[in-house]
Amino acid sequence: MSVLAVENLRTEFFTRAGTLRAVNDVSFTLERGEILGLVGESGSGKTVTGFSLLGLVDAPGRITGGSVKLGGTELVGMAQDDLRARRGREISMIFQDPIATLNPMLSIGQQMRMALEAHEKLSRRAADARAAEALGRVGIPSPAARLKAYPHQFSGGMRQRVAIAIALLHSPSVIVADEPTTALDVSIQAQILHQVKELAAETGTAVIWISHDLAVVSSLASKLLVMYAGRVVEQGPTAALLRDPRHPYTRGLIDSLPASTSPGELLAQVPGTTPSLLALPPGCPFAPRCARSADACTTMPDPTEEAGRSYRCHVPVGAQGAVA
Ligand SMILES: Nc1ncnc2c1ncn2[C@@H]1O[C@H](COP(=O)(O)OP(=O)(O)OP(=O)(O)O)[C@@H](O)[C@H]1O
Repeated sequence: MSVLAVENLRTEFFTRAGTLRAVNDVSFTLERGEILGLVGESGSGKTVTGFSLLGLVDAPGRITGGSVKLGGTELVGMAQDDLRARRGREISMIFQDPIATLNPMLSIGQQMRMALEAHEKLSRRAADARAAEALGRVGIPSPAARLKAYPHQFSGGMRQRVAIAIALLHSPSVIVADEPTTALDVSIQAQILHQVKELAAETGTAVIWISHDLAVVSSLASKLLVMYAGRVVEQGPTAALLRDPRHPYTRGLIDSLPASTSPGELLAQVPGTTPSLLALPPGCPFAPRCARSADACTTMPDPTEEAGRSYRCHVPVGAQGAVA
């Protein structure tokens, strides 16, 4: 059984300007220890998808349809108390800015003890041992001594490692990481990615890694989910999507990677901008930016399944039988 099975998930915000469908008919599964990359431009619905999985969407937003099964248990519609009991223990989230989740007034040890005590009864000594072990696992030197330190005494990269250690404390089955390394410099980012990959393999924790940066997620994730305007437009094994994308938007993201560009050449960009989710064109939301757009694109394409991958496009790139 998949650790997480998401089916036709829909999350909407009911704003004064109208109803905004931030997550629209999103379906995917996640296996034990798997790292899934969720990629797409700003505003495509990645963060709201992450929040929806943890039941963290607040008014004026709410989940209006679909299913999120964690280890076979339905989370959509679950009472807040029950959800709270699962958050942190079975599914947890890491944010871009660890300062937002770490309390500046408490030492790291105190915060880790509190996180442990929220779900388990254990002595202070046992809690400290668990906390130090968790810090050690994410590559923090002298972890037992560092328990006494406060968040400001850590560098940005170390703070993010602490946040990852806290998220891993209960060995949850799923961690949702929302751009956790975006603010860090490239070498620190690479170290953290490497460590997360090792931890996922060791502990069996599955990870959903959210990023706007295809280069980052594709170095980490074995499976990719490409989002555009609230929808998953393409998903499948990372290698297959990079080598042979079907959706023109995925193709555009690949073409704008630095590795696809010669030195001195300007980075290509997907032309145009993300549409407002309040005023989506009828049919395929990418059509106004798409060089392959055709008459058929005025209707929303259903997902086409193909050997372990799927995409929503009437005029896919390079698919058998399609216009090349
Ligand atoms: N509290 C809210 N009220 C109204 N609309 C919201 C709210 N939160 C998010 N949205 C809208 O939902 C859509 C998806 O936003 P989301 O943050 O998930 O995008 P994203 O892909 O994560 O982008 P980014 O990389 O910029 O975080 C956006 O149009 C956003 O304006």
